[in-house]
Amino acid sequence: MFGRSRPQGPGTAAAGEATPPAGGYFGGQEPMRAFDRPVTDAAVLLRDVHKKYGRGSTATHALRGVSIALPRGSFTAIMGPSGSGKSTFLQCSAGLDRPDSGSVLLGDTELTRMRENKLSDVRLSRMGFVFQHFNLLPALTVHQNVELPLKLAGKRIDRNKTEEILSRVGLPDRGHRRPGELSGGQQQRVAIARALVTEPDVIFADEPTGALDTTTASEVLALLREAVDQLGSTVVMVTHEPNAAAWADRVLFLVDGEISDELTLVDSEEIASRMRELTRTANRSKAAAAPVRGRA
Ligand SMILES: Nc1ncnc2c1ncn2[C@@H]1O[C@H](COP(=O)(O)OP(=O)(O)OP(=O)(O)O)[C@@H](O)[C@H]1O
Repeated sequence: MFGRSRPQGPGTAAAGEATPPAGGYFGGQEPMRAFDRPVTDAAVLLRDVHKKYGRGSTATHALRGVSIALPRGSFTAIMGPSGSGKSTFLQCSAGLDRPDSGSVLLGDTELTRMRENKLSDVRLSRMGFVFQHFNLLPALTVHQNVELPLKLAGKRIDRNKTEEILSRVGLPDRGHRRPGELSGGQQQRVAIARALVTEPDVIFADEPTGALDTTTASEVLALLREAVDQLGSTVVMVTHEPNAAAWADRVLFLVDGEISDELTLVDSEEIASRMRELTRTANRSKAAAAPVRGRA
């Protein structure tokens, strides 16, 4: 781990649940909170981003004019009902998909009009990725998986540094193993080590705990939290789970391609309750908009 274990405190969740204490992290010694920082300090900035799939009457508006600044050194969770645009938000933010209009900046770097090969370099050297199903290469050792982004970016590989990162994520002496010899939680730790190895500007995590049990999920979320608090990383995480979102500084709620709400430093019960409200409202709007069948 990063030298400190997950802070204990008067959290509202049951023991073992992936929820931080209500009183804040590390005994209230955290640095200036992400949402207090000026917008100019954004690690990721989206300006009026629109993304549509398909054409004409069958087109789906996945993002409808999203504008948001994600500050450096912050942990943001993206939530919303199924189909609300969460994955599209993550993909456009990470330059994996291109918006139809609007702009996406990584720090001062405009991604929207960048050529694909340059974009690929930026992703390799300045972004880290953590996925639900780990996405490790089974034929490579843990060392090789962690070092892969450096190798692909043509950067120098320092085995001592790889070992140091593996120790930080709680996996010392596992570097010679293959992913198939590790548990799901251990594989996700390797994926986090791989995401950290380039010291990226932003780590994008897509349902990083979706395939893990509650306790293991909690350990993985603690690692992401510690990366933010102790290494100054910026984490953007899509999740369906209020317990996971409660580890973030800020939770953004997407509904029908728009950011409809946000909460800061809240517990999982408040997040779950806001999600229920938003889902009810979204379902009512859909029902009202649907054509009435079977009536003359
Ligand atoms: N490649 C695509 N082609 C057509 N429609 C798409 C494509 N990708 C996403 N969509 C549509 O865009 C909308 C937003 O999708 P997106 O996957 O971003 O939502 P989501 O909130 O991540 O959903 P979920 O929680 O179910 O994963 C959905 O209506 C989806 O069907």
